[in-house]
Amino acid sequence: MIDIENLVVRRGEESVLRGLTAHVPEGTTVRVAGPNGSGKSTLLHVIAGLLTPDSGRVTVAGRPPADPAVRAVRGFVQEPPPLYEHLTAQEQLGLVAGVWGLRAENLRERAASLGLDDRFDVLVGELSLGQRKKLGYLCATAHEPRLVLLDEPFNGLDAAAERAVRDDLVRWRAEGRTLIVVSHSEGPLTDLVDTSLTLGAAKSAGADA
Ligand SMILES: Nc1ncnc2c1ncn2[C@@H]1O[C@H](COP(=O)(O)OP(=O)(O)OP(=O)(O)O)[C@@H](O)[C@H]1O
Repeated sequence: MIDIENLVVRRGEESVLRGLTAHVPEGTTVRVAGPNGSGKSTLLHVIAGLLTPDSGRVTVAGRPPADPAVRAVRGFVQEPPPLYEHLTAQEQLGLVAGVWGLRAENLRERAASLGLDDRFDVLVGELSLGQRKKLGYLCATAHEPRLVLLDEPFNGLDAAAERAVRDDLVRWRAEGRTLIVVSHSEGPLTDLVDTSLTLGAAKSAGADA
């Protein structure tokens, strides 16, 4: 599903990823770990096609990550979630449903399991951090993609929402979807992870690779 060869990414003065090579077969759940600043989010941004590497080769389902055909098979749960502040939660979900040709009502059940269904008429800009997180998660995964990238999906969630997200991951994994999860904490991922990818600390320019 994902092939990474000699991936190099520099950000500012820092060399963040230095020749990373990895192969993620379809249906695998990978936990990405490593210290703060080691490039976990950077790696997800590259796989999501939002950041162009300095060198190396990355393909998703055999295509470059930014290829429009890859968009439909991939969902990216970002931290912080990109949302329209001036829309209500329902309008934001409606936009996403429109993009993927989904019925917004079908997302209500998942919203309820996250405890978000009573916040539908509230402006995104007036949601709490945890509520925004839930809405961002729903938007990013509404189309139930074959590849789900998740950046710290459990941070800031209450216990019920954490269970709901974990239940999704269990189901998606059983369905053979590929999950790449950045998580400092192993706890919520117990029994879910097939393999771990641990990144090292970033180095300033000029340091050894
Ligand atoms: N937009 C940016 N511009 C410049 N440098 C950046 C940018 N985003 C991240 N970086 C730098 O890249 C390095 C890796 O950041 P990244 O967010 O990928 O790390 P991380 O492993 O996800 O960290 P954390 O565990 O704190 O979330 C950091 O040193 C950071 O300062």
